[in-house]
Amino acid sequence: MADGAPAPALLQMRGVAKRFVLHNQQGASLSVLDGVDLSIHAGECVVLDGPSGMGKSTLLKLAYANYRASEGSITVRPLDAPAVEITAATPRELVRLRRDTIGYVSQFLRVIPRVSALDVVAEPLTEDAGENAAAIEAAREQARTWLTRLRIPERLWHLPPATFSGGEQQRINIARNMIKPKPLLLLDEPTASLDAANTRTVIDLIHEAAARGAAIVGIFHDAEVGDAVATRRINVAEFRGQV
Ligand SMILES: Nc1ncnc2c1ncn2[C@@H]1O[C@H](COP(=O)(O)OP(=O)(O)OP(=O)(O)O)[C@@H](O)[C@H]1O
Repeated sequence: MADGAPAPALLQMRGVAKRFVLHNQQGASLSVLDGVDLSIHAGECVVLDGPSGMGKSTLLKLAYANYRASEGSITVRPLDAPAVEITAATPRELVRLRRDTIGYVSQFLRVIPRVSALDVVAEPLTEDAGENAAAIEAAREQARTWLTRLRIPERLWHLPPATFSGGEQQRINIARNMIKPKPLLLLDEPTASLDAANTRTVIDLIHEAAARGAAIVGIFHDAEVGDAVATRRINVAEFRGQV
């Protein structure tokens, strides 16, 4: 990059629209987002505001390619590779982006049957470790550190998280998404089921991620959490299409 040139955004949306086709209503179309233009840079934590149903979660799901944009361009820039246009990415490219570049924390943990909490948390690192026993043990050691920091009692570490409480599952999800530092973090109510102490820890983790240069976009119904982490706020109502 030339001296003085602005750093390219880690996430960029240009002219993005999302319409849902409602198959149970004779194919009627529900326009949720329209004309979304935004650029998120390293070190930013952009908080999405707006009333319920405005499309905040939809915007994050578009960035994670859970939903496909009806119009527009969405690019995500990996650390050491050119930006990827995710509206046109292949499934293989999306898998790689999710593995190395985009973290997504929702309120819900996708539970993997029979895999212990420790291994669920370690998995993003053990995947990269291949057959290297020392790297696998280092990944497990890091997972123990994360489980401790997020106050998961040690008696739960070797159990699958399927039966854990909502708050415990949410903390496993956070640990799993934070153990491997990714350039872009999408956070959909990451503190929704957490007590005050764990909420404070998650605020610290978000600050630490921004300090290492991650770009973060988040939804926080708890206004105090949003205020504590936001470097910028966007009201999604400004991207509202005509219903
Ligand atoms: N898969 C889908 N199919 C049809 N409609 C959907 C789908 N996903 C979201 N919607 C609709 O899009 C609108 C926006 O939903 P979204 O979950 O993005 O809102 P939100 O701003 O995150 O709301 P909240 O603050 O209540 O979580 C809602 O009217 C919702 O019903």
